[in-house]
Amino acid sequence: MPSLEEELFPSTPGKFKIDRAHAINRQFHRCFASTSTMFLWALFLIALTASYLSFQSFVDSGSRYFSASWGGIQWEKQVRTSAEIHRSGGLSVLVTGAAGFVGSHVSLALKKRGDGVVGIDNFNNYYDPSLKKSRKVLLASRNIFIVEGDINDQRLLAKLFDVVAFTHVMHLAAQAGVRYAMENPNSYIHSNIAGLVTLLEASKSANPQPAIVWASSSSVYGLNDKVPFSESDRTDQPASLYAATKKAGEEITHTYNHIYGLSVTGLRFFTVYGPWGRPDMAYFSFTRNILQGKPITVYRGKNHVDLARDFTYIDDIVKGCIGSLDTSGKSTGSGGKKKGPAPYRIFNLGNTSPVTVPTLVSILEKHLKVKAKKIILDMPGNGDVPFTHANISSARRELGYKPTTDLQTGLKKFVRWYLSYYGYNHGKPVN
Ligand SMILES: O=C(O)[C@H]1O[C@H](OP(=O)(O)OP(=O)(O)OC[C@H]2O[C@@H](n3ccc(=O)[nH]c3=O)[C@H](O)[C@@H]2O)[C@H](O)[C@@H](O)[C@@H]1O
Repeated sequence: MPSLEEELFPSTPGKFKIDRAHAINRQFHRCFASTSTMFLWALFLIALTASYLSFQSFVDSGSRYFSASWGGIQWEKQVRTSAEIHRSGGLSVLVTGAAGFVGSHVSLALKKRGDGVVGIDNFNNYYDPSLKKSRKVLLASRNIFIVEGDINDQRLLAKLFDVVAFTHVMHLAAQAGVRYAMENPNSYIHSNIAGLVTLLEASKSANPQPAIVWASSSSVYGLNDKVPFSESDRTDQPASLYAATKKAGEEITHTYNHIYGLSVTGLRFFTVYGPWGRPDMAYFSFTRNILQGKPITVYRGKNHVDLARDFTYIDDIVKGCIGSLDTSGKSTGSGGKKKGPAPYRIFNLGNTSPVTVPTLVSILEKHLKVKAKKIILDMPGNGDVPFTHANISSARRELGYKPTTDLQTGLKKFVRWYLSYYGYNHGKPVN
């Protein structure tokens, strides 16, 4: 006697006996003989499909809920441990964009001096997320926990403020890059506007309210031609959507300062570079292309004038960020209500010595010992500005900010890191 399994799945194709098949056929005919029986069957099948589909959607939403990358006792313990302060008078800082370039450096520096640090980062793929993961590993080795999540996630932010009474928020999560704004404008709105507002909402409702230090940009000076750029100069002529969202951020943070008593410090960074930097920036992509023997495009301005930037080394920027946290002053509100005026500050963090892009290239050539294949092009109308130059007297006076690394020295350190991280053949197929 054949087993049930053998009957349903005969081991040899074609073994299914023809007479048995006829018998089954007759049974089916009997079943569907009348139209009413067929109608009932159809109804039954529709009901079955509908209940299957609703069960699937229940399972889907359930699994989305249960597979959220945050929450739970273990997660809360990691957050609390990471936020622990190990020096007297230390800070407890929520660093957004902690797996980013500036965020990872600031987090390490804070942790090193004994402050508590919790990171949050959405690990998006604007540039190679594996670099962000490597930064995360580096931070984890110093006991800094980065929560994987988006600053637009209201519930996550509320939870973080519930678990830790952060004294400060160092807000560095943003959609960066000047020219990419033409390709993906909405990502700038998502991170630099909507994300910022969600973060400020969570901060103003937190009890105690943290002080906010956040990254604006030198790009807010837009098409200004008075140099050096001072904080009191006009900032109403942005040249890119990126710059416009940073300028909007300055206005938005002002309203939260005014209405809710949040202490706010906005930092206008000037083209920050260095080890563990951003692959989308010129110094980084030039290095990659030069090493791979690929051409680089060097833009030049009107009347063939070279473009120039006030390139600022990462360690100097970190000092400016920490100086801002230390001097921020307290937020005055609680439970979403203002109790009195709170500080609202804006500082340039630049190097005060602009360098042209062709000079940047020749410094890289020297450090890499490889000649670049340059393609010189007129600057396209894609959001770029011809030059930047920071006046840093306010930051010097109030934060003790004093940049000490020139471009030669800073790029040498960057190249050393680049070669140790990627090797000489980065991106080149190995034979
Ligand atoms: O500090 C700032 O305000 C801004 O600095 C950089 O923006 P940018 O100065 O444009 O930096 P890069 O993209 O590295 O460009 C530097 C210079 O190289 C030039 N460049 C860039 C790319 C390229 O292929 N060729 C080229 O000549 C640009 O025109 C620019 O003059 C950052 O990307 C922004 O996120 C930041 O806010």
